[in-house]
Amino acid sequence: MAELLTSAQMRAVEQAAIASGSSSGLTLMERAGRAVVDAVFTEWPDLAEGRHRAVVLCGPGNNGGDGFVIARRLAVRGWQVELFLLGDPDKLPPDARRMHDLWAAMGPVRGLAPESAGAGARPDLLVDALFGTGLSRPIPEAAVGAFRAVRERKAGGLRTSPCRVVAVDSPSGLDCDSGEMLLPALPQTAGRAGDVQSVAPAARMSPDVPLPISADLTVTFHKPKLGHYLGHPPMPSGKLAVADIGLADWDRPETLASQPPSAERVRLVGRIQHGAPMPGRMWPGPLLNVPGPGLHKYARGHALVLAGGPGRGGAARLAARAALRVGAGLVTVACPPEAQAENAARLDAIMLRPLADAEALAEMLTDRRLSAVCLGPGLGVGAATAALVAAACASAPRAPAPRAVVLDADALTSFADDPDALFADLHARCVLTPHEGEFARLFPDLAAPARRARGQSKVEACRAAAARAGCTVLLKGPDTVIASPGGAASIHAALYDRAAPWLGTAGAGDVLAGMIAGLLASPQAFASPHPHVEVAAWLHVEAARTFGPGLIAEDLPETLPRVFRDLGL
Ligand SMILES: NC(=O)C1=CN([C@@H]2O[C@H](COP(=O)(O)OP(=O)(O)OC[C@H]3O[C@@H](n4cnc5c(N)ncnc54)[C@H](OP(=O)(O)O)[C@@H]3O)[C@@H](O)[C@H]2O)[C@@H](O)CC1
Ligand SMILES: Nc1ncnc2c1ncn2[C@@H]1O[C@H](COP(=O)(O)OP(=O)(O)O)[C@@H](O)[C@H]1O
Ligand SMILES: [K+]
Repeated sequence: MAELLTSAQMRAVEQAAIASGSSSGLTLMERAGRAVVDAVFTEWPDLAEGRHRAVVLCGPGNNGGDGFVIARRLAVRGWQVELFLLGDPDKLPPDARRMHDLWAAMGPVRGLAPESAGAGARPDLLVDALFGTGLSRPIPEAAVGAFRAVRERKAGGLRTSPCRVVAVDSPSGLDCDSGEMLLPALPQTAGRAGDVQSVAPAARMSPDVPLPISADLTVTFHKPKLGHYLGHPPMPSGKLAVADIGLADWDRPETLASQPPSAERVRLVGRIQHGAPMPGRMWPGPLLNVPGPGLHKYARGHALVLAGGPGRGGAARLAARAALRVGAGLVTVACPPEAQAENAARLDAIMLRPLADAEALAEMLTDRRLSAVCLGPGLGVGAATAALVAAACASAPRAPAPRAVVLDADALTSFADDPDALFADLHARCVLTPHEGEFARLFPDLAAPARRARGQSKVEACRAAAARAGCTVLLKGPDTVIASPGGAASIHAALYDRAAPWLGTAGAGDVLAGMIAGLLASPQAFASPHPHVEVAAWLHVEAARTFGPGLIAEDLPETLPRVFRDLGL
């Protein structure tokens, strides 16, 4: 599984390599610049042939240093290169200063200002080397203005080719830890000139909020950073390429030993395919709930899904169908007696039982074979649901292994007035699956606006929530974050080549809750739900991508068999 790094972790790896004497900062910078040029030619082969025009925007740190390397390497190939520097060359850090001097022997270094950057014919390539992992605050207005001015240049002569934008490490303004764009408020966007605004991922969802800085291609070094995967489309990074600059030997657990525990690495959920496929053994094979030869249905577990009153059972039926399709050997829907006729008419392979109240649930859960419970979808908000949650969680210790409990939707919202009461019920085999709204009801101090104000990322917020709740938390979105007590954290990004916008459809979340319950129902499931929750998030998006446009929630469980076949199972 791939890993994502924070800016501080990346710096620690770089420092370890330099301290070892195996690489100098200058060598790394040269490799970084060369990697960007190579990636540009791979992405746009037409630029690899002939001579073209580039504008390189360099910032005051080492990201700017990479820009000088790129300018030099393009000029050596006969390109016509214009370079603009933000700030004073004498204040550049030593490696960047050295690269500045090498470039200065080949071409001019001009001061960065929108007026000068806007003059001239449209280049074939704009290199954004203004800010990378060292960004610490909203970028200067002049930087945004200059970037825009270059993009708005008119084509010279008969040229009609577009201006492609490559970002070095990150599009400037992107906070590599949180995924937010730290930009000044420009007259076009809002506020008084000089005010700052952070264009947060949620705000970026709106097509009305243009991205003043974005790239067609971003080339990052060694490993992607969290910020590349946190956010909503349109992603400012465009397409993401990761370049090897020879740091792998220095990326060891002890390199990060000096970092705070919260700096534990973040996993990027996804498949890495190499060599001949061994479907049963490769991820996600061992984490699935698949039938073994000669095993009966109980060996795959029995999931119980609680449903709401008459006319409100659809969400639970979706969850139940997903639990069954994902692998639970048996699934039972339990609903209020008055909703039994409705559910009976809609369920076949899924069993049905009446359930009057929390007391009846506690009694039902004395059946130790019920290995997972899913509740919340369509259940209704209020004290009755809160009591069901308490009964579901309290029953866990009596089962042979702690019973998995998946809490979604109304099971979460029922505790909006007293989240601590919920946390008191939870145990380590519980999973909470809130969307941002539900998350805000339980963890107001960690909700999107609060964490943005503090500069805290969705990963940090989800980690803090998991620690407080004492169980695994999956915080939904195109950038789904999963965190567990102890600091384990993962991002499942339905972004870039895994985009699945069709998942934004009613009931998709109910299906996800059911998938998690169906995987955790397996008596072979690990004690920690975390790895199974990762798999559920992946299967959910994989099913959406396999089905494609036109998807509705009902299609997700029905597409799972195809996903499993494609996995080679
Ligand atoms: N790590 C590695 O292994 C490798 C890293 N490499 C490259 O180095 C990059 C990181 O370099 P970096 O640390 O110098 O930071 P960078 O992004 O250039 O910006 C920091 C500079 O900007 C300033 N500054 C910050 N915010 C500001 C603002 N809003 N407005 C104005 N100024 C602001 C800040 O100064 P401050 O005022 O905060 O002291 C500082 O001067 C990385 O992204 C990659 O491209 C590769 O060469 C090789 C391998
Ligand atoms: N644009 C998107 N790209 C990828 N996944 C998305 C997108 N929009 C929503 N999702 C996913 O769809 C699901 C929606 O869940 P939720 O908000 O609970 O909806 P519902 O309550 O209707 O089931 C979540 O898993 C979320 O991550
Ligand atoms: K950059």
